Amino acid sequence: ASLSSRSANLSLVARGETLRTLQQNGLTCRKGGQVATFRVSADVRAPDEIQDVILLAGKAHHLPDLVQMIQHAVGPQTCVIPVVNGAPWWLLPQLGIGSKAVASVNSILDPENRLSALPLTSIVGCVAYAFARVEKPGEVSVEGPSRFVIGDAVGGTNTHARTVMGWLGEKDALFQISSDMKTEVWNKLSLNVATNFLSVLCETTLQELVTDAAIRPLVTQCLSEILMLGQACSIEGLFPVTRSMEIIGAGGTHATSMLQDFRAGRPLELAALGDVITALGRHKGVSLPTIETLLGLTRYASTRRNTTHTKGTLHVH
Ligand SMILES: NC(=O)C1=CN([C@@H]2O[C@H](COP(=O)(O)OP(=O)(O)OC[C@H]3O[C@@H](n4cnc5c(N)ncnc54)[C@H](OP(=O)(O)O)[C@@H]3O)[C@@H](O)[C@H]2O)C=CC1
Ligand SMILES: CC(C)(CO)C(=O)C(=O)O
Repeated sequence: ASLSSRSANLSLVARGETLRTLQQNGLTCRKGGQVATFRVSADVRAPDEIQDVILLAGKAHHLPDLVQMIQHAVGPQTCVIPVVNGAPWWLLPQLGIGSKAVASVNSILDPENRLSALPLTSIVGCVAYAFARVEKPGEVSVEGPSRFVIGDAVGGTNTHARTVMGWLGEKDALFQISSDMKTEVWNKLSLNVATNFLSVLCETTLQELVTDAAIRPLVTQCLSEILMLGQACSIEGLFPVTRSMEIIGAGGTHATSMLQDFRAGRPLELAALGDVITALGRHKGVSLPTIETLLGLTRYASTRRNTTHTKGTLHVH
């Protein structure tokens, strides 16, 4: 919605009920008590013309399918920006684990290797700090300020990221450029690993996670483990645990995106936030007992969510 007010020719890719609503009624956004509806062009796939910038805003497990909807619109100069949580596929070759391990960890995120259709030189990495939720198809609410940190996935010159800033502008400081995306991704990943599983298991808010006497030590332990793994991957400038705890607490009464998905019966981002991390831990020889336990319990809860007990019989939907 914010982008549609800029001088860009904007198209959205969507499916099902969301697509129908966008085409018929436009995109409705709620922010700070204000409601605005934007007329947008929407279809099941990207326009045939080569695009300047493509934002891939979906859950990590949506990316391989989403790429198929847009790859025909990627030209030599196109900047593709995956706006996703978790350890992204483009970061794996930068973690010092060797090419065999990269391929093996990558297969967790992208079993059919579809993301390799995007040249790494076209990728602008993005770390999202936002509290947004889909209220119903075609209707999104955003709470508080949002911030998106971007930087070229490879090359280190941020040539593409600067081009993107030229297109998206610096209005509202919505987008910021970083010259160290490895650190940016890992710092955000740490917050997600330390809170998303627990938010589902305890069905609670970010603030509660860092104030409750029983849960706080688990958050701290997850942060220490992911910090150790980041250091083992030679990532510098990572937040100390105390700083991450402050950031989590500042999240207040918000429900994490994983808790929202859990409540809505949608698949959880367990691969990008969990399986990839435990696999990296094994490759680096870093033990992650708390993260592994919480990941296992969250997977159990998400499987069990789809079951009901009636008269002693277990029904699996
Ligand atoms: N929400 C937030 O506040 C934050 C989110 N993030 C991260 O950002 C990323 C995006 O999250 P978010 O926007 O909340 O995700 P949502 O699940 O709310 O939205 C993803 C959208 O992508 C659509 N989609 C998925 N696959 C396809 C496809 N093949 N074709 C067309 N549409 C498709 C889904 O459609 P459908 O509804 O039909 O499934 C859905 O509307 C995630 O990694 C999340 O963890 C990070 C920070 C904050
Ligand atoms: C850190 C947090 C909670 C908000 O940006 C998030 O990324 C999520 O909801 O998954």
